[in-house]
Amino acid sequence: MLEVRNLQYQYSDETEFALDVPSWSCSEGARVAIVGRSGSGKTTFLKCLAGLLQPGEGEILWRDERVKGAEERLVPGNDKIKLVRQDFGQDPHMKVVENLRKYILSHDDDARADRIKKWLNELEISNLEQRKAKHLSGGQLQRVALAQTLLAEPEVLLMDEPFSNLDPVHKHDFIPALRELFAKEKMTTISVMHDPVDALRIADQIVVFQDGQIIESGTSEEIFRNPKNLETARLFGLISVLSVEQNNAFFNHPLDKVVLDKKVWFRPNEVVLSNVKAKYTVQRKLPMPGANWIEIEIDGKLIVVSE
Ligand SMILES: Nc1ncnc2c1ncn2[C@@H]1O[C@H](COP(=O)(O)OP(=O)(O)OP(=O)(O)O)[C@@H](O)[C@H]1O
Repeated sequence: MLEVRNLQYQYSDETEFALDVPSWSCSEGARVAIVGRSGSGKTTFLKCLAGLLQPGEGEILWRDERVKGAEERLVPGNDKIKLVRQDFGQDPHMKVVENLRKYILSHDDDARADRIKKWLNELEISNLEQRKAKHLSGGQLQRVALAQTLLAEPEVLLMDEPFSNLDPVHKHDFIPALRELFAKEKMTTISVMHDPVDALRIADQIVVFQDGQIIESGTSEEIFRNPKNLETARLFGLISVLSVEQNNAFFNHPLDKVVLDKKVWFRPNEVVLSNVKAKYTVQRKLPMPGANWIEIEIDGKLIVVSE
């Protein structure tokens, strides 16, 4: 189990932000996605987990062993919990295979070659083996950086926006392939995701950050269908938010399914235009796959429903 107890971190030159996680854990082999607005503390949390920052308070335990902070080791970091490098860490003038070789110096040549082949193959980038890093695209570099981290065979893999440089077509196939790979390797993975659909596809468990704190965590199903607060609902796509009075005044059949923060909220596919009884004006039609969404204004309030 990966466990966080009373974790607090503050950057010395940033007084507005503080990471504060009283308690959080995930089981071994879990696939976790961390979501939250920009600046909510997702990356800071990952860096604490990886031992790359020194928490001001609290502790992180992996398999009951305390993860040392950055100031407690000669080289910051942890052998068992690894964060994929955001800068990719590749020497641009070296070939991919040469770059990767640097990270497993302790093994003999054959074993090194085998392991590099295995991970290039698993990540479907064997074709890049002899290419120089400077000739790779952002998406290719991102996968090489992932291969580099996996070569170290971490028990917990941390990824910060692992698909940010991949185009939607590659992402479509790559996410399920990765999920399968992590399951096969029985690896615990924690990924920061901006795209909610990516988060739902890769993870079984979702953690939501706001202002340095975890405001909600649960299974993907729970978080998507029954979020406890509006911040979470907003992160998972377009929603409309109404007061109880507006809900009663706008619709023939007022919504009774979810009331959060004393508000009624819904996704466009959950309300059809024929349910609107109040006088409205159409602002914009939004053709979406499988449905036509329509943005309407009622009494100065913009909402999006299905046509
Ligand atoms: N090295 C740093 N020094 C000072 N402040 C920092 C540093 N890194 C991040 N911060 C600040 O800490 C807060 C949290 O940043 P963090 O990168 O953890 O957020 P995030 O949720 O990962 O954001 P994003 O989604 O934009 O990557 C922000 O206000 C950010 O400006």
